[in-house]
Amino acid sequence: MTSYDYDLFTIGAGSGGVRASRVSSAYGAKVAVAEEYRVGGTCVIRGCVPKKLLVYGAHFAEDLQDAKRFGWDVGTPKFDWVTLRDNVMADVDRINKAYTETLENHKVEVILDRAVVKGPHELELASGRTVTAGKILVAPGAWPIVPDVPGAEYGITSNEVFHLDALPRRVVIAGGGYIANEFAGIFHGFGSHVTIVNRSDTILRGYDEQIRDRLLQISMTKGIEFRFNAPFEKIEKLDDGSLKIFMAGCEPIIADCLLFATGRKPKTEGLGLENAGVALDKQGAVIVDEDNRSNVESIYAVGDVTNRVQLTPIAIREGQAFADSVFGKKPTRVDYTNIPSAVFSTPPIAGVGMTEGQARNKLGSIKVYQSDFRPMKNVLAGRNERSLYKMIVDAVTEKVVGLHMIGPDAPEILQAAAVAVKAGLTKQAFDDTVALHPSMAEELVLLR
Ligand SMILES: Cc1cc2nc3c(=O)[nH]c(=O)nc-3n(C[C@H](O)[C@H](O)[C@H](O)COP(=O)(O)OP(=O)(O)OC[C@H]3O[C@@H](n4cnc5c(N)ncnc54)[C@H](O)[C@@H]3O)c2cc1C
Ligand SMILES: NC(=O)c1ccc[n+]([C@@H]2O[C@H](COP(=O)([O-])OP(=O)(O)OC[C@H]3O[C@@H](n4cnc5c(N)ncnc54)[C@H](O)[C@@H]3O)[C@@H](O)[C@H]2O)c1
Repeated sequence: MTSYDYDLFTIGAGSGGVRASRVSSAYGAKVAVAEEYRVGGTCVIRGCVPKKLLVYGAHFAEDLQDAKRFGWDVGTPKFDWVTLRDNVMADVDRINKAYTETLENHKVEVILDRAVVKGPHELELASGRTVTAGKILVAPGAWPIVPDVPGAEYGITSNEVFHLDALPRRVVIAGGGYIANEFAGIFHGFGSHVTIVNRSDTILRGYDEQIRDRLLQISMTKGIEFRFNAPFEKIEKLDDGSLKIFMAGCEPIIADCLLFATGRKPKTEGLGLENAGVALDKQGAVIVDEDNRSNVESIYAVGDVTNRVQLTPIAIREGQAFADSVFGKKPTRVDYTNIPSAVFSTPPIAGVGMTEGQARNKLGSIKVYQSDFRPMKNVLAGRNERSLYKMIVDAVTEKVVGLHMIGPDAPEILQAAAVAVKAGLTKQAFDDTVALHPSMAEELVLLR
């Protein structure tokens, strides 16, 4: 028997790596995890958590405006970016500490250092120390993609956006996906002028078309500007520090901040995986089988680095499945069907299952039910913003195969409704459920 320093060495203490390390250790494995930045990973440190707190912060803009119609005199509200930024960062520190303590309480050795792979069982830390492990789990996440155009270095990514010294007056956001639409709502709420620049004419590819269109229409009504089919040509820095952004097909835009939200690629560059012969795909993702195992027997990978579904709950499930299967003697595979997801735009979008288009292509015969309504709070507030809920039903089995919504609290409502879709319930099961009145969610059981 070869003896190794550790049974498991995990690269990356993010959503997937933390779960896998903690659970493997609980099963009795000797585990170490290397983290080159901060324990918690993207979601906790510079993703889901601080982003959602900024969304809450920005929402006060509309709430304070609407409050007047509900009888409140709130004077002239003033927003202070530095206060919110520092409070959010303090909360991130708190969670970072809690994650570290959880790992240590589970006897996982936390090594704050960069690790690279040297062979199927060998790694090297930036400090120069070499370690060996029976199994290596690659969980380094993904990294923002920045388009290769002159002056791109003047832009920032989601890595930097949480730390801005001051609130920019004019923001250009490149991309039309999750991060672009979420930060458009955030900056607009804080009072910045926002322009989204996208190279195609579609935002949020993969979401239901009508729901995306509704977000676009609401965002434009709010004053967020869009430039479509506008690939970047160059970015220049002007004498006053502002940026002049040149795109094909439209006039240049002057802005104080350019945020690239143009996708994320697996973080495998310089990771040394070639030293062990680990196969990567064209995007640099580790190719794994259903059990998260690479082509090298001792090397596994979970989370964004595998480029399957870039969401935290999926990375966590993959980490758990790895630990259960490899150290817990409980072979487990992640079920990738009916994954609910949300865009924390203003208002938010949430969806589960097939979109109308996908269902038509796959099933042929479908029924679509929808409710297009103005939430009662918006009516009294005089806010002309309508919600849209769509239910996609298989016409043969009557099962609900998709639910898609845009409107206040859509992610909160959808999480509960996703249980019904996952369980394969029919439209009749929704109809049989008594409405909870008055709520927005009741629209789901009143669809005719
Ligand atoms: C702005 C933003 C908002 C997001 N919002 C949401 C959301 O609302 N909901 C959602 O579900 N998902 C969201 N995501 C996606 C989510 O953050 C990721 O899917 C998730 O964090 C992936 O987990 P992971 O374990 O694969 O990697 P990560 O959480 O990225 O963790 C990887 C860790 O590995 C470390 N690392 C990398 N290389 C090395 C090395 N060589 N040595 C040591 N350490 C290394 C990194 O520093 C990092 O801490 C968001 C992402 C971003 C960028
Ligand atoms: N709420 C959430 O769950 C959430 C929030 C943020 C991020 N995430 C995860 O992080 C991932 C990365 O987010 P993202 O918004 O960066 O990626 P994304 O894949 O959602 O969107 C990328 C966008 O950038 C556009 N684009 C690509 N190259 C471009 C270029 N050169 N110029 C202009 N536009 C360009 C694409 O057309 C697309 O609209 C997401 O795929 C998602 O899985 C999830």
